[in-house]
Amino acid sequence: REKVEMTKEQRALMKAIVDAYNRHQIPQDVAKKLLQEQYSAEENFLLLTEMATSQVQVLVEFTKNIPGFLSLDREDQIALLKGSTVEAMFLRSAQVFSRKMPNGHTVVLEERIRKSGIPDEFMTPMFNFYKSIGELHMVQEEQAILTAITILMPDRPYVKDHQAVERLQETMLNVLRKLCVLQHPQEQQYFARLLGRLTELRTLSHYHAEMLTSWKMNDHKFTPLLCEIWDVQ
Ligand SMILES: COc1ccc(-c2nc3ccccc3n2[C@H](C(=O)Nc2c(C)cccc2C)C2CCCCC2)c(OC)c1
Repeated sequence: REKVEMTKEQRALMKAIVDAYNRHQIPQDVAKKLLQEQYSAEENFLLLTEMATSQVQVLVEFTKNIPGFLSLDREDQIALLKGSTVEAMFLRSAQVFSRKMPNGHTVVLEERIRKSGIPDEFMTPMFNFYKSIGELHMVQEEQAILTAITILMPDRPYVKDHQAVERLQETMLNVLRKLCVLQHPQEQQYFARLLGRLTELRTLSHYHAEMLTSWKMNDHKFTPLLCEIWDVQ
C-alpha cells in the first residue's frame, strides 16, 4: 500500500486544531464531581445546564481557531455553531465517559448518570453511543478533528454558503483520513467507522430536547442561552 504522509500544511492545521481543543477544555471536571456523590435530579439538572453553558463558550472559542472559520459569512458561523452545539456536547460527554479511569470508576459514573434524572428510555441510546465511541480508542488528535468536522457540517439549517463550509470540512476530512491510517494501521475501515459515529451522534441529539423537558423533576428552568441552543420552552 502507498506510504501515507501528511503534508506540512496538514500537520500545521492539525496542530492548530489540537492546541485549540486542549486550550478550551471545560473548566471544572464534571466526572470528578459525579464520582464524589450522587446528587438529586434538581442538582444534576443544574449541573447539566452549567456544563452546557460553559460548553457553548468553549465551542465559540474553539471555532475561532479553525482555519477559515472566521472568513465564513457571519450568519453562517452562527448557524454552524447553533446546529452543532448539542452534538458537540454529546461527543464531549462520550469522550469524558470513555476516558481511562481507575477500576470501577466508570461503573460508578454510569450509575450516577443513570440516576441523574434522565428518563429511562434515553439511557440505552445514550450509553450505546458512549460505548461505541469508547471502543474506538480515539487519540486526542482524532477527537479534536472529529469535533471540528461536526461543527463544519454543511447541511445545518440556515447555512447559506454551502460550498464554503463543504470546502473547510473536506480539508478536515482529508487530515482525519490520513491520521486514522497512521494511528490505526491495522484497522482498514477505522476512518469509515469513525464517521459512522457522527450518524449515531445526530440521532442521539434528536432526543436531547425531550431528555431535558422530561427530566424527572418539576419546573425545568432554562436560561435564555439554553432555550436558544436547546430548542426548549
Ligand atoms: C441532555 O441530557 C444529557 C444527559 C447526560 C449527559 C451526560 N453524559 C455524560 C457522560 C459523562 C460525564 C458527564 C455526562 N453528562 C452530563 C454532562 O455534564 N455533560 C457534559 C455537558 C453537558 C457539557 C460538556 C461536557 C459534559 C461532560 C452530566 C450532567 C450532570 C448529570 C449527569 C450527566 C448529557 O451530556 C451531554 C446530556
